[in-house]
Amino acid sequence: MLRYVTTNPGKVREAREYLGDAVSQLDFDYTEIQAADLAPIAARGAREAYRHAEEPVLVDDAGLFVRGFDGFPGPYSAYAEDTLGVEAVRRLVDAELDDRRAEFRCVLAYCDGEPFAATPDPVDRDDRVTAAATGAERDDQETEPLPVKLFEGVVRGEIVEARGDGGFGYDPIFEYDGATLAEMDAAEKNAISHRGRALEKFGEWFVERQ
Ligand SMILES: O=c1[nH]c(=O)c2ncn([C@@H]3O[C@H](COP(=O)(O)OP(=O)(O)OP(=O)(O)O)[C@@H](O)[C@H]3O)c2[nH]1
Repeated sequence: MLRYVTTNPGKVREAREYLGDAVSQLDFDYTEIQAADLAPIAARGAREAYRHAEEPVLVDDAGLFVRGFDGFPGPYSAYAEDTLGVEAVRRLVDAELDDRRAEFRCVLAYCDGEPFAATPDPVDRDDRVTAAATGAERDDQETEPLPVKLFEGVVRGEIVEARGDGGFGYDPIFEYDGATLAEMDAAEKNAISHRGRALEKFGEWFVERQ
């Protein structure tokens, strides 16, 4: 069984839509380090979660990166949602920016305690992610680093007035191709979303690994 590590049921719903019953939620609040990128946060979280669960884990770290704010709230998206709220983030964009472009990013970090093949993975073409995926970056939890494999997905859109009541988080204020993510059902959102794209890469790779 693959454990999808998150406290957010919305993420699990979307993962199960894609991966089916092969995944179940592990409601584990791993330590989120401070970093400008999602990848090191997810990688460290996957190592901590694997040590905790002792079974294969998939950590999902996501964020909304507003172009005109140099990527803010980015890795701090959950904090901004909890403190300011989604509507205040939208008003901030409205008040401060002419450029409403933003992107959602999702990094999935997989760890099962086993090393990965050293050959370049044809599915995972993002150089930065592939470099991090070797597990060569410092593991601050133990002297022997646990290998972690990373998969990234991105969707580019715009911040708009809230519409729709599906999804979760910033979905109502993020528009892609004329519709907000909250106006899409789970399958429609997965087809274009940051999480869906990362899940697709992971799914193709995971089938080969089994
Ligand atoms: O509109 C959205 N559509 C999405 O598809 C989406 N995915 C994540 N988010 C938001 O971005 C932050 C992630 O923070 P995050 O990765 O730390 O997750 P989290 O704190 O919700 O749970 P956990 O997985 O850490 O336990 C939180 O504010 C989430 O609401 C999304 N918002």
